[in-house]
Amino acid sequence: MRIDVVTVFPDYLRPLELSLPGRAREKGLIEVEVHDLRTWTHDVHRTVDDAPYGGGAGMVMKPEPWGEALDAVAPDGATLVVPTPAGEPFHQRLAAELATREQLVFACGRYEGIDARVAADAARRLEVREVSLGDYVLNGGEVAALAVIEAVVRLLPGVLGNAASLAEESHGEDGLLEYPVFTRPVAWRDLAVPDVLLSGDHARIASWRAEESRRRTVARRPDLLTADVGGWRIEPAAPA
Ligand SMILES: N#Cc1c(-c2ccc3ccn(Cc4cccnc4)c3c2)n[nH]c1N
Repeated sequence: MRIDVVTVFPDYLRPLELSLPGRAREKGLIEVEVHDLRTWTHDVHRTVDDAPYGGGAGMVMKPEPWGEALDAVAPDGATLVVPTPAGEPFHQRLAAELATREQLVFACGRYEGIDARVAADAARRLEVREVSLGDYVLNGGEVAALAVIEAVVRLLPGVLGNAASLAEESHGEDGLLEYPVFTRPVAWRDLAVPDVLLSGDHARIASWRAEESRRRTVARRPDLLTADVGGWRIEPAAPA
């Protein structure tokens, strides 16, 4: 998979050089390139924003630099991911879907957003997915791009050392929240590890974990018990 990110804050994407995405890049499982949107400006001030038509607070990102940037960075048929508060909810099922794509291009906006014609023009030759991390407001798309990239890259074959852990995670196949986890020491600040986990009885342990997942989900995310978006059944991408 190739991932391109276009932003006015390239340094915001430095975490992609670390940990999971960094190791995936070293293994050759993904290619990642971050681009400065101002590369595609042509005025002395390298202008990327202007006042909104119709009035209102803040500034809007101009379409021209974005159009030139996406022409240069996104080949026909690539998937353009546009983080926005107005996007479709990002969740594990969408992460699994994006993990099947050959190239993802992220358009990270700032200010009050990107001129709407940019996504409309891109949709003429790209798959465009406008996504939201959740119902709260960030100052730009970079944090969302980092989250989406991490959620997608970890699903790619060969990236996670222990692929089995994918099967047991929150928002995984069964759509329930993950059970609580414990490790040594067996007693810590007068708090003990549940006896069942020390029993060696794998059937009892599996049953306890399933019940804990259900209990947590009922308490914290009852919506997952009825919604169709918690679980995911799209197979991760086949090896490239
Ligand atoms: N994904 C996602 C997001 C964003 C988000 C993403 C991109 C941009 C580009 C600019 N802003 C600021 C802004 C503020 C208010 C109105 N419109 C835009 C962004 C916020 N906020 N919250 C999320 N879950």
